[in-house]
Amino acid sequence: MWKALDIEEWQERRRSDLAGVGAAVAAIVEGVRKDGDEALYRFTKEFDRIVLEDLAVTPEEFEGAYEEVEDSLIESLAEAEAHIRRFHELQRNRSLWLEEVEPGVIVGVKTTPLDRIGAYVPGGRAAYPSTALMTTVPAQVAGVPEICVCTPPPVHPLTLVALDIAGVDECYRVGGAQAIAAMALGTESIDPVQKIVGPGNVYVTAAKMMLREHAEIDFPAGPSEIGILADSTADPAFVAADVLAQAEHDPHAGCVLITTDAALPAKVGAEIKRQMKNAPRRSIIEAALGNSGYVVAADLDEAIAAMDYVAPEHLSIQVADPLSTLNAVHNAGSIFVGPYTAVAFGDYASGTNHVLPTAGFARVFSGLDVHHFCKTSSVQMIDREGLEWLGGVVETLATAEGLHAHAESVRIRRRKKD
Ligand SMILES: NC(=O)c1ccc[n+]([C@@H]2O[C@H](COP(=O)([O-])OP(=O)(O)OC[C@H]3O[C@@H](n4cnc5c(N)ncnc54)[C@H](O)[C@@H]3O)[C@@H](O)[C@H]2O)c1
Ligand SMILES: N[C@H](CO)Cc1c[nH]c[nH+]1
Ligand SMILES: [Zn+2]
Repeated sequence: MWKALDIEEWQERRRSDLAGVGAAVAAIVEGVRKDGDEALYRFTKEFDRIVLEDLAVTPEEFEGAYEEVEDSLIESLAEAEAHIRRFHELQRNRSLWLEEVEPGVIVGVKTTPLDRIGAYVPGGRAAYPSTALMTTVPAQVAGVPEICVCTPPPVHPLTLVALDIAGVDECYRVGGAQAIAAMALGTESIDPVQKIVGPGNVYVTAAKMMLREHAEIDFPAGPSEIGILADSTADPAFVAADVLAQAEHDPHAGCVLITTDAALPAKVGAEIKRQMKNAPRRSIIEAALGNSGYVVAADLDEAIAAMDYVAPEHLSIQVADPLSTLNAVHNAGSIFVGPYTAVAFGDYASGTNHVLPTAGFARVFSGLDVHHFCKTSSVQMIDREGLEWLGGVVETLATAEGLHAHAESVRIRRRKKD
């Protein structure tokens, strides 16, 4: 189960998991395009085995959810929400900045939130109130006025409490590829959104990628992953615990240990065995361990290069000098530095976002943040003085490109007497 890996083969398999569900997802998308709400009821019956009476969660249900949740849970959620909000407020751009770079030439950037976004909150094999916070709080910090949430039924009361704490009240009980299709294409009950964010299983992730021409997406955020860079100073029990934490999400989850210590993998393997004995989600973990294993590298540079190739969703650094290694790595969704920084801190409460690119996409995408919910417009403002300073350059370049009207649009202004 816990075995040496060929890293290239492993990476290839993670991509093909997504491609493997393409045909099934295309059929679901087509169903929603054709039949709207009726298809959402039909697919929910087929895949979630639930006969829905309606799609939208009512205000009474939001209110009633508090009755079903312990006070200590509500307090923990509220604390996590505050930490997530604080971290994301640090990312917020000024809504407008303008700078005079030369006399009469002002340039700047105006940042505008999107009008309506869709947040997918997973809920198949576990409830994810934490993801309700991770997807909606940054959207709110960005200033998005309409936030639409879809999550599979039965919707856990804690998810509703999380949404309520975040200040979101539009929620539909629909999951999987059908939820993504509904938000991208719109149905009788669900208005289409401009952009869909949030993680999910292979069906959800494949649907997001397929529907990009209708709604922009954050990035592929599929089944969870962890990459661990470790040397002989790493505690095998900590490494094993972090592996199991991500493995318990999904049979498609994947965990990779890359180490300079040839003796470490066996110790971690023994710890995994010991710690998973009484794991409540043992069958999911066993399946995920089938997609997991280790690589022994000749030295730390080789280990870091291999991890950069993997570009894991979560990177845990458990080596003697973790800050130097932090400096050296390039590709990871979120980085957990040092032995005490369990990945679970980022999953729930340090405030960083746990919606992160998987399957090697951390090479090109960043994890979810406030900027995903905004667009920017560059701004320039040129007065008479700036016109004289810069006008000649524009006329020269436009003429060289043979674009006479461009040159003339400046010349006409320069000729005008005030
Ligand atoms: N990358 C990230 O940022 C991140 C963050 C949190 C969670 N996750 C991942 O999110 C995922 C959550 O997965 P989940 O399954 O628990 O919930 P989910 O909500 O993603 O998926 C459940 C839905 O899948 C659909 N489905 C199930 N079987 C199907 C089938 N055979 N055909 C078509 N549709 C089917 C159902 O409609 C169901 O509603 C996990 O993989 C977890 O690791 C990733
Ligand atoms: N590890 C997940 C991201 O892959 C996020 C999460 C939510 N709850 C627990 N963990
Ligand atoms: Zn997790």
